[in-house]
Amino acid sequence: MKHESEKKNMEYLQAIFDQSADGLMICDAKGRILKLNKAAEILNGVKASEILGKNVKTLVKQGQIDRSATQEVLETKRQVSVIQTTPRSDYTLLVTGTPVFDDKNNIVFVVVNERDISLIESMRKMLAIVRQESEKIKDELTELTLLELKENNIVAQSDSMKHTLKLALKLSAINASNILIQGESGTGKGLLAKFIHKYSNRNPFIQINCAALPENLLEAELFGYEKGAFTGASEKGKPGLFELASGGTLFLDEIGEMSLPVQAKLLKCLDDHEIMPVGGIVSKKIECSVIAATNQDLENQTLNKKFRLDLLHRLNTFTLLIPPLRNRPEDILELVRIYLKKYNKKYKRRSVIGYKAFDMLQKYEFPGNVRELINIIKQAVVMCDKRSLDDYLMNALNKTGLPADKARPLKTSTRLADQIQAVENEILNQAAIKCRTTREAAEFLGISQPSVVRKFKEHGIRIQKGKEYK
Ligand SMILES: Nc1ncnc2c1ncn2[C@@H]1O[C@H](COP(=O)(O)OP(=O)(O)OP(=O)(O)O)[C@@H](O)[C@H]1O
Repeated sequence: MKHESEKKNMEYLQAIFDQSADGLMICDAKGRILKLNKAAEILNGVKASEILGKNVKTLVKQGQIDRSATQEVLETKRQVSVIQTTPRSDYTLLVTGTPVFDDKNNIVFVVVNERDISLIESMRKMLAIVRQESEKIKDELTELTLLELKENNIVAQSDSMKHTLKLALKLSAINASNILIQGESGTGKGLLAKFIHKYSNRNPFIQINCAALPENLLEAELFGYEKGAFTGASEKGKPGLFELASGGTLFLDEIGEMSLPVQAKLLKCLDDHEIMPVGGIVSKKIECSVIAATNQDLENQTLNKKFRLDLLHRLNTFTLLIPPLRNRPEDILELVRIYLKKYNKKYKRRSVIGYKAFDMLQKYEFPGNVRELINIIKQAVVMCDKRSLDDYLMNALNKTGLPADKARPLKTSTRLADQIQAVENEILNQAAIKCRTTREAAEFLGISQPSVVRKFKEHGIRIQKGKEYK
């Protein structure tokens, strides 16, 4: 009876061995192949008669398999799994070798099972290719958008500007809020804010220059007011820009100029996502992305107690830096090209710029950055009678240009800050004499009008021809 059941068990084991879809193989302690099933023959592309009794080392040497799990089991005395390719059958196999020990802990057999993972492997390779392709498409998309920038006349030839624009695109894609754009005056902060907004697919874009309004008016503009909130307020009250920007972007330009009380109110609004109109008692929910820009060192401003540190931390969840134009001369040629084309078209001229003037432009410091470059080109196109703008430009740059290597030394103090202050004072005075309005002065100096107002205030200078500046 016992004999009968043993016989049955042997039959079962034989059936498992023969019919297993996995390849099965048994090797002895020297690595010689003692037995293999049909699936192993198919998977390895061999006949049992060809390899029975052969050592796995020999098979590796003859190139019939690229590596042997059995060999590694015998070396390490533990279970080993390897990925093995079989040149004869072109399968990729997951091969697991398991040692069988005797009482004295010596290996007597190695049981090997082999599973075809060619499909998984080819899917894995396919996935890697698809991933690579999608990365490429993503990159191409970014490049495409950068090309689109060209169509929109946004210049980004330099790596630093490309990097900034790529980051900006990423922020647009995730509809990020609380973005702080830092850069000197005229570097393109306003342009970048509009760019981020454009690709975020949200609307509207509302912009305010925090330097252009006195404290009370700025507060009323930003948060709105209820009827009769103050003398002169409209009968019906007025919605604030935060409310008007709902669903879109509110761009707070020159944020560094905001007074401390308005900063406190702004902080609360960003924290609570709601606003309290001036003279109001009920707050209103707001939902808009906020982009702020500054040409000031806000960290420094916090040390001087002119800017709240908590507001800075709230605003600069993401920071984008636009480098000054003098640090990215690669952009100058393209900027000159597009603005020369623009003003030639506008003023029906056919002006050209040669390499000498261009060379000089490339060496120029551009304290007013891109805005100054635009003004230089515009002035030259309008004022120069000759077709070639070279002489005019070289003359103009020599006279007022102060290229980096030709900055005028000052006589009095040797402190750099004093010297800069004195040069600034001299230039501002020239503008105050020549221009009738701060707008004109902004054009003349190649900086924004609010910057002119601020700088005139700092230096105690007044427009002399007109009566605009108080
Ligand atoms: N990369 C650029 N490509 C083309 N034009 C540019 C670029 N950067 C700036 N400009 C142009 O330069 C001018 C000044 O840009 P913008 O007003 O955005 O500067 P800003 O940094 O916001 O200045 P401010 O700090 O004085 O407000 C604009 O006419 C703008 O279109």
